[in-house]
Amino acid sequence: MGIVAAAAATTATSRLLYRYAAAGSDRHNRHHLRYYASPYPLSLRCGSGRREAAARALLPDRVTPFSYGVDEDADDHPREECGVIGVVGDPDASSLCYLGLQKLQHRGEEGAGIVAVGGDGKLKSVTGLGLVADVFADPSRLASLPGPAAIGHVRYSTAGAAASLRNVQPFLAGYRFGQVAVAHNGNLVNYQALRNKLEARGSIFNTSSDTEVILHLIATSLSRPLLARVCDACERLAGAYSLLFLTADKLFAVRDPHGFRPLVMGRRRNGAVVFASETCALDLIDATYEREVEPGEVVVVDRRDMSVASACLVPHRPRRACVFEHIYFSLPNSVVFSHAVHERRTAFGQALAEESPAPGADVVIPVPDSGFYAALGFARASGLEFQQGLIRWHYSGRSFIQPTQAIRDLAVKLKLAPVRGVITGKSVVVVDDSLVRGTTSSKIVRLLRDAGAREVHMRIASPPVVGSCLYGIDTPSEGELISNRMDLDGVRREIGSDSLAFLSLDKLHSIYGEESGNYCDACFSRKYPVLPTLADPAAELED
Ligand SMILES: O=P(O)(O)OC[C@H]1O[C@H](OP(=O)(O)OP(=O)(O)O)[C@H](O)[C@@H]1O
Ligand SMILES: NC(=O)CC[C@H](N)C(=O)O
Ligand code: SF4
Ligand SMILES: [Mg+2]
Repeated sequence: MGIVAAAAATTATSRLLYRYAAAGSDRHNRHHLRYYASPYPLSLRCGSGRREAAARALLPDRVTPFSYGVDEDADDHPREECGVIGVVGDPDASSLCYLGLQKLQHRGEEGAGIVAVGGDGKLKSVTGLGLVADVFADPSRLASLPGPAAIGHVRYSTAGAAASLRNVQPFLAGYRFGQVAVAHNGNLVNYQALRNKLEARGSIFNTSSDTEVILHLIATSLSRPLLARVCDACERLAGAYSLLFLTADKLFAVRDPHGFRPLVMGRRRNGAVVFASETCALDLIDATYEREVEPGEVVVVDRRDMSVASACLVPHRPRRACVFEHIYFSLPNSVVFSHAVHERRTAFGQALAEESPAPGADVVIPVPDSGFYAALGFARASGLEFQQGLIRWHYSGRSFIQPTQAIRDLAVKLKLAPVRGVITGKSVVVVDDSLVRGTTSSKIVRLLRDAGAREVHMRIASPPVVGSCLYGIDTPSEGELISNRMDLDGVRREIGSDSLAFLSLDKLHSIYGEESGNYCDACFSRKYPVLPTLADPAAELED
């Protein structure tokens, strides 16, 4: 029998509460350092076929989250996820993390933090709510983090309150063999089951974040070396995790066996090793990209001799890199999953033009920011003029909590402004990377018509979003996804365009060719590579 566990994910605005429902039990079965020689599979995946079937049966319910009070302007987009950075072997490690975090700011705006190891081997932490520049506005905060190694994090919550300082990472904890800090990008789909079990055994939790269970699993592992403890802990995790751990001597970089989230490794000229979510952070701090941390790999850098070792967390599992990283989340100047993001986006736009051209249109314009390269690809493939027809104003905050609809409409104009000279009297093709709730598209169509566009043809360079993400992206609940509620013509009417087309899933796959099976596309296909697990009360009693 399973019980229904709830993993709360609350932010100040509209947030999700997934009803996780699946089954699973795990065994204490630890063998010291066997991971080098004889890696073996995660025991806490979807469990038996019966359990998996039960979990799948529950899926529609599970991914239909409860919604808290919705602030329609603040939370109407897929919010990004989290970003991590780690530097070891550089006297300015925390300053480099600070700069790198700024470059990763698009991945998380709710909170930021850095943990550094000082010359005395003690780990120190500075965390705060808000943007990186705000958290470290007081120079003494960064100055309090001297030392040769540091890790940093920017957060968009998937589990645990957004507005809580306690949930801001990196988390720093002490266990009987020393201090350890962790920074996590991803989301654990068995977090609540693990937490229930740990709490039943007496663990006391300090946060409401899924990430904290990892520290508890490390502390309670029966293995001795930390590498074995990290492997023990990860063996019990299900879902998405790109992790950085820092101790007095070492930095560990870990990626889950499916490789949902990116994690890359680079090196500075002075030999310092850098890990980051995206290569744009490496570029900023003059680190040369070396390689991805492979799915299921643990890379360990020892700051005392700068030796780098690699271990296999689990044997081969199918890769399931998040295709949305290419579509929307990552910066276009990053290389993610070994692909230049801007090239992928241009290819999506080209493919969209092949599949759904807009004959007779006068001009192609992008929806800034992330629709830029897809629109460029669309214009190239269709031989239409490419123009910047919408200007994005970057000083507006994400949320407009305004008293009336009239004021809210004005606030929308503050963020996006049409360039009349490009639009008036024209048949305009507007290309965006994705359409989620449809809020952006509706507003843009209205703006363009008000600016005198003769026709507005909306083209979306990804398939319709019909599933919520379980792996580290805070997407709206399924009920709020417009393509779940309406067919194509319904969506077109709702946003008010003359025509509307999405890139088909088949076409998206064809762009990746043989590689396409290596990507997660669950938000388009609802084929979830890892299903959530339920706490199993019987197993808890055995424990
Ligand atoms: O259908 P919706 O619910 O409106 O969500 C989709 C929109 O949200 C994203 O843009 P966003 O403005 O968040 O960021 P960007 O500047 O990176 O494009 C995405 O690029 C779409 O434009
Ligand atoms: N988006 C993320 O990667 C979030 C990490 C973690 N699950 C949290 O909520 O803090
Ligand atoms: S469900 Fe969508 S956003 Fe989430 S990991 Fe899969 S492709 Fe990425
Ligand atoms: Mg956008």
